[in-house]
Parts: sequence; C-alpha cells; structure tokens
Amino acid sequence: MLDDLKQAVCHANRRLVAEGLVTLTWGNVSGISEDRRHMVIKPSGVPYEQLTPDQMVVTNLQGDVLESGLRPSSDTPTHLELYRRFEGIGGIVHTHSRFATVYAQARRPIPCTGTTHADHFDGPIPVTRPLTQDQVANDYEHETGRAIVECLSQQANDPLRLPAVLVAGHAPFTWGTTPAKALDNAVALEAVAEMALHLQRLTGDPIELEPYVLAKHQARKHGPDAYYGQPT
Ligand SMILES: O=C(CO)[C@@H](O)[C@@H](O)COP(=O)(O)O
Repeated sequence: MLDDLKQAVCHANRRLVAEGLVTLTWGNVSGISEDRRHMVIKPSGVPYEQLTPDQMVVTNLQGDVLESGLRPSSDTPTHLELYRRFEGIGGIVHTHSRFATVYAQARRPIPCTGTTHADHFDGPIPVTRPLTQDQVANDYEHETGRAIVECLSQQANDPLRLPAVLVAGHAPFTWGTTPAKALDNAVALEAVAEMALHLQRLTGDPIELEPYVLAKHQARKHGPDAYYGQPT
C-alpha cells in the first residue's frame, strides 16, 4: 500500500540528516496520498540511518494506524491538523534545526532581510501563540497543530507561499506540495534564519527587505509569469 509515498517519505526523513537539519531523532517528515485519505509518516524515535520504506507508518486522517508494527511519530496529530485544514499541502517537515529553533524559542518571527528569503517565503516567518497549561496537559500535539493552523489563518499569504511557521518555545514546521519540497523549504528556512541572526548581530537591528523587492522575487519564481528556473 502506498509504496511510492513510503519511499518518498523515507527518503525525505533520511535527507534530514544529510542536510544537517536534525540532532538525534529530533524531527520528522510525512506525506499525504493523492486522494488525501492516508498519511505516511516516520515511526517515532527510530534513528534515521535505520529507517526503511516498509517501516513508514500509514494512518487515516483521524490518526488511526492502518499499517506498520511501529508507533507513528509523536507529532502525528500536529501533521494531521495541517493536512485536514490546507488541501494544497502534500508534505510536512518538523525539525529542531538550530537557527530556526533559536527564533522559535525566542518567540521572534524571522524577518525577511533579503532576496534569499523572498525567493522561498512571502514575508516574515510567523510564531504561534503559546499553548495554555490545559492544552499541553490534555491534547498537546493536536493543540500544537491548531495553533499553527490559527497562526496561518491570520496571515494574508497563501500557506504554500509562506510554507513555514515557528512553534513558540518549540521549533519550526515547514510544508510543500510534496515531502521533498517541504524538505527543501526546511533547508531554506534554516539558511535564512542563520543569515537573519548574523545580520542582526552585525547591524543591531534586522534590515527588512523593501516590500517591492520581496514582491518581485515571489512573482519571478512563483507568479503566473515566473521565469526563475526551467518550465516544469
Ligand atoms: O519535537 C519533538 C521533541 O521536542 C519531536 O518532534 C522529535 O523529538 C521527534 O519525535 P518523533 O521521533 O517524530 O516521535
């Protein structure tokens, strides 16, 4: 069942290590089936180098495990909240990559300081509201997902044009139309977080990119007349 998706999700999880985005097992990648009835996610706490496609866990969108002898990622309910709310999302990545996590734990958005950011993210990367003690005690991972959904719903931007959020006190989530694209966005997020922090140290304050340069970089890469890269 879902062999191609299991392959893609397993490959993206192993890429977390290759891209330097994870320490120990602090991260996970999932993907959703084309009919949006099933999610495939890595098993919880298994070292990435040991992961194989047949160990990937298949759930329905209510979170019932349909296939695998292993427990799914502890963040499964968070991924599911996002898939249920945003139809365009096909893959999700969670990491504790250092620089993006520093911003999440400082509870500060990552400012859009330059064109590198503008190519990937249509504005600053927002931070979720903190969870209450009750939410953490009773339904932690679902509530994390709900806080992400709420944060995105408050943005004017299309979630696929702003494919990242910082969970307050925790770490980043990114997404894309596929698990591989969600992973690319996690790589880009970490790069822009590192640059923003260095810039802030260098200049005292972050320097925000002019909005018209941001708009141009979004349009040339993602707009109807995009000319960045090759036609697909
Ligand atoms: O965020 C955390 C821990 O703070 C978890 O996402 C991380 O350790 C990965 O957990 P899983 O192995 O996916 O259950």
